[in-house]
Amino acid sequence: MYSVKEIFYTLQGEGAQAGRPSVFCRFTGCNLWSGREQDRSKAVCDFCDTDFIGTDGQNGGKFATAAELAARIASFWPKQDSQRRYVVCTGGEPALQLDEALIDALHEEGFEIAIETNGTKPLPAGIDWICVSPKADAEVIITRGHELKLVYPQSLAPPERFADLEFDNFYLQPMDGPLQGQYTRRCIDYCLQHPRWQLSLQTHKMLGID
Ligand SMILES: C[S@@+](CC[C@H](N)C(=O)[O-])C[C@H]1O[C@@H](n2cnc3c(N)ncnc32)[C@H](O)[C@@H]1O
Ligand SMILES: Nc1nc2[nH]cc(C(=O)O)c2c(=O)[nH]1
Ligand code: SF4
Ligand SMILES: [Mg+2]
Repeated sequence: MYSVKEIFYTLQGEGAQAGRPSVFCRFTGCNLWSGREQDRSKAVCDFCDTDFIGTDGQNGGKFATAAELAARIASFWPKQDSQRRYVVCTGGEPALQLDEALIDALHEEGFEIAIETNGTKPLPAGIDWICVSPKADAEVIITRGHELKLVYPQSLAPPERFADLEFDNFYLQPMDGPLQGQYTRRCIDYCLQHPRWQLSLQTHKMLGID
């Protein structure tokens, strides 16, 4: 059984694949925050910008089998152009639910599969694009992948802590919130001084799309 908050078709807003048409599958639940505002201040991850509680979002629900969920995800891809099918598994923490059965079913439907993960849980084999976003107070066990996208700044998670991990791309993403303008400036300065790092902006928020 898979528990899904919402499924929607949009452009990937962040990181190396920004601008790419993608079906987003947002799984319910996270291991680093309950998702309830009253728990935020004592959560391991306290800056989350996402509602991932329950199955009541757009096209959310419970899916009994991998094939059923993969077929629902595929139904959002445009019928007139079946090329370059791409699904982003996110949440909440998708590693709590994404398993090999769903990987296989999504591949059967012709999708390249991406994940947005906090990197604290093991991943099933076969994911095509792994984006790890470390959180200061949580040990990262996924130490290789395609993209490391660090929300910045986190005082206990300086970029230097991650720069030697085995990722193909390193991004800083300004923490959204009241100080975002100031944090964006700090990201720019850090990237300019440490050019292994690139800037990731949350372009979907600027564009007003999902
Ligand atoms: C909501 S998370 C879900 C996936 C996974 N739990 C994770 O943290 O990577 C999706 C992405 O949004 C980022 N994010 C969450 N809150 C943010 C904020 N306030 N500002 C900028 N990025 C944020 C996360 O770090 C992650 O890269
Ligand atoms: N357009 C868009 N791009 C995204 N990239 C990562 C997202 C996420 O919440 O995981 C996200 C999202 O929610 N929307
Ligand atoms: S780990 Fe990801 S989903 Fe969980 S609270 Fe943090 S940003 Fe949100
Ligand atoms: Mg988001």
